[in-house]
Amino acid sequence: MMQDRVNYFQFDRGDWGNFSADDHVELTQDNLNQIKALNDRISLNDVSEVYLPLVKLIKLQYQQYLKWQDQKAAFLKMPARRVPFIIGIAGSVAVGKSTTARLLSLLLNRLMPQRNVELITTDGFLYPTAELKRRGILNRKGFPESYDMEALLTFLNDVKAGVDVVESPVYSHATYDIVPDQKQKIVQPDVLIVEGINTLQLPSNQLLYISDFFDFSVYVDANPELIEKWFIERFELLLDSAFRDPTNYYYSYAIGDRHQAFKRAHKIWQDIDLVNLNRYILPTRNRADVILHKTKHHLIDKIYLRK
Ligand SMILES: Nc1ncnc2c1ncn2[C@@H]1O[C@H](COP(=O)(O)OP(=O)(O)OP(=O)(O)O)[C@@H](O)[C@H]1O
Ligand SMILES: CC(C)(CO)[C@@H](O)C(=O)NCCC(=O)O
Repeated sequence: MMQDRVNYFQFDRGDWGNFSADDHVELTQDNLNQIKALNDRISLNDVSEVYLPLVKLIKLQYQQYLKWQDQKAAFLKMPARRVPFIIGIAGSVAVGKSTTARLLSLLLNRLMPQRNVELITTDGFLYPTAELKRRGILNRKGFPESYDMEALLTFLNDVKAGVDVVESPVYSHATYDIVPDQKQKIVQPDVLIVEGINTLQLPSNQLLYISDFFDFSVYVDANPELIEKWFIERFELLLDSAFRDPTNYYYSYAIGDRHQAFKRAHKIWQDIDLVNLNRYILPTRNRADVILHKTKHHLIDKIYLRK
């Protein structure tokens, strides 16, 4: 069997951090405040030693991509047009994909202020709870069959085709469901970041691979025992914000027996999200261009770059 991560350069964070030393992108206090507002536990060392070199690498690939799009258009004697560059972020439930995605979006905006960087999550393409129930797969939420992959493919295809306004459905962790009648509008992005557990997955019965739409991909990786801890910590945050809101999915947990609530959260992790990780998410790790490996406290200790 082919060894895992055989086709990657591996770097410790110290070595990786050197790659941005030559032309340093300074972050202003304002940028740092924005980053802290995004997630107050984020390590600013990670930002400068891991994420800044990463966004510089992505910028290089993006410039290459723009050149290639122009050359292609010239070759085909077609007018040049904006073809959005799409970045996929994959990894387990609760590993920190959305935090990574928002951080990349913020830093790419900082590095390329004239470019429009947009961000969506594939959570929006989950079937609504009622539909999951109808299909009898409520306990398989997050598994490949729980997403409307055709809608996601159409969405990505429309973005690449340059459709003026493309709409994505919206998912809420608070209601644990798709938000009815709400859409996120994506208007002519230069760069679109798509974050979700299924971004590197193979289709079950479609003709297209969603990963074919990605021009760059990142997998956020960590030991499942750590991810479980982060899952439980996030559960606690969700509980604490649910107290005063009976419409919140976590309300009954929040006002009920706390010990029972945590027992249930552990069970959800073991029976659903961990199974999903092992069966459907982890096998896609080796398709990513970059793997960010995290240790305790979300600190990134190793970076893998596809050769
Ligand atoms: N770099 C980080 N530093 C500190 N805490 C983090 C970091 N990234 C994520 N977290 C915390 O870990 C938990 C999970 O993060 P997040 O919600 O970003 O995960 P996710 O992978 O997007 O999950 P899901 O797929 O379920 O939406 C959250 O409580 C978040 O605050
Ligand atoms: C919405 C997903 C699928 C992915 O973000 C996940 O957070 C989820 O809800 N999983 C189902 C099991 C659970 O409640 O964690």
